[in-house]
Amino acid sequence: MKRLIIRGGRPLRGKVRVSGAKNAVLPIIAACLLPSSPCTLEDIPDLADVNTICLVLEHLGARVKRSGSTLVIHPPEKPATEAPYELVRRMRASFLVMGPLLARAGRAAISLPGGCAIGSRPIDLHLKGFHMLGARVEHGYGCIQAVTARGGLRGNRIYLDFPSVGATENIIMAAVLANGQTVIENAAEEPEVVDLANFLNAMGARIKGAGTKVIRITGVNELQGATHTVIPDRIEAGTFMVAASITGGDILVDNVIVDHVKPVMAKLQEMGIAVCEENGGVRVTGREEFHAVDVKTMPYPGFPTDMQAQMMALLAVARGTAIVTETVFENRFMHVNELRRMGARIKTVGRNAVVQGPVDLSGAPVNATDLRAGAALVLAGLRAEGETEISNVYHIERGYEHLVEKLRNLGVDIYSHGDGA
Ligand SMILES: CC(=O)N[C@H]1[C@@H](OP(=O)(O)OP(=O)(O)OC[C@H]2O[C@@H](n3ccc(=O)[nH]c3=O)[C@H](O)[C@@H]2O)O[C@H](CO)[C@@H](O)[C@@H]1O
Ligand SMILES: C=C(OP(=O)(O)O)C(=O)O
Repeated sequence: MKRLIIRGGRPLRGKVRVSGAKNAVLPIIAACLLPSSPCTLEDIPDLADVNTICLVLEHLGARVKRSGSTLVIHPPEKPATEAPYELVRRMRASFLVMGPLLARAGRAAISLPGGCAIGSRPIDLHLKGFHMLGARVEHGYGCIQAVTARGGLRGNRIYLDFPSVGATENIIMAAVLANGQTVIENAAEEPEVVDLANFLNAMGARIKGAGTKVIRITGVNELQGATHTVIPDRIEAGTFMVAASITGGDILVDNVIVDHVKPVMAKLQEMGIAVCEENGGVRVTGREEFHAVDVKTMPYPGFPTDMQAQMMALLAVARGTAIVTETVFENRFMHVNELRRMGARIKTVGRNAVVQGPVDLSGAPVNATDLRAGAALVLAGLRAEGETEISNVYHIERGYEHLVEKLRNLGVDIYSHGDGA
């Protein structure tokens, strides 16, 4: 099994370029089922999750060609309409093909994604949306089947009980070819939703209000392929910002939309770490000492749940007591036990974690239970005295492109077990 070995204690120095955003790319690739001509996508990261969604599209009849960081996707003339468990189980975001398939083919049968290490993650809001657009949705044999009435989907007003990112994206993709107007209220405002809407609009869709709580979609008859460059990954950017902070380093995180990382920037600044905009990026200059702050995860523009684990690694070495509250997922503290094995003093009570710092972290064999938990362990390993050995690296590879190379370029002593380095 592949492992990451880190010998900690070196401050990071230099410049790192952030890759295209995983969470923007996945719905955007699913949206390539919608037009009648090919799409070209730029700055596509080389990640396990991207490969999985491409396999799903190929299974549905699309042709996908990668050359470097460019993907060209030829949509199928008549898409297949079933996505099997074998592909959906690898990655929950595979469910994002349901909206496009309903819009384009009038039916879809997708395996239920199931829960994962961070929570049960139901899809009821996606299904409520499809139902409100006039689809008949049935559940049986581990699969969701949805069929539109004759004449296709009809626009409607849909209120989401929670601003779910995936449900907002899936409903937008279903609604772009529907008859009439759809209004999504209490929609997710995440930048990845905006990027998807921009791509769809470039294909000829009529979407207004993406990035706000109310999104209005006027259905059109047909979409044409378009070229689109995905936004930079704000979570990867945030992770590198914490990497500089936790090692007392000094790095320029390049290719960042500063607005997207404001929630993380603000927390680091509040802790006493120097963070400023510089040449289209963000410079982070760590301090020997910084103090604890409370963190509460919230939908955008609140503090992102996808940065909670990384922030907890940093808080473990900050002076004082911090309370971290996870409001988005019900079970996103799997990293706590592993961070404790490295010396962190953290207690959890329900959705709160109390972190008492500062401690001297020490290297240990630890297990990446999920993507961001794995990132938190990498960060702790950068700071820890001695060697940290992280197993189940495939979780980390779902979301961080060329992580080992990028960290090495910043001066980290890191290698992937078995890569001969
Ligand atoms: C591929 C991708 O973009 N993943 C991101 C996306 O996941 P994802 O789109 O799955 O996250 P959601 O915003 O849908 O989930 C947020 C909360 O809503 C709940 N919920 C969601 C849908 C539903 O039908 N019913 C329901 O109850 C979930 O269980 C969770 O507690 O947004 C999350 C929240 O920012 C991020 O952590 C993930 O990295
Ligand atoms: C939770 C994440 O991704 P996913 O929704 O694909 O599981 C993440 O990117 O942190």
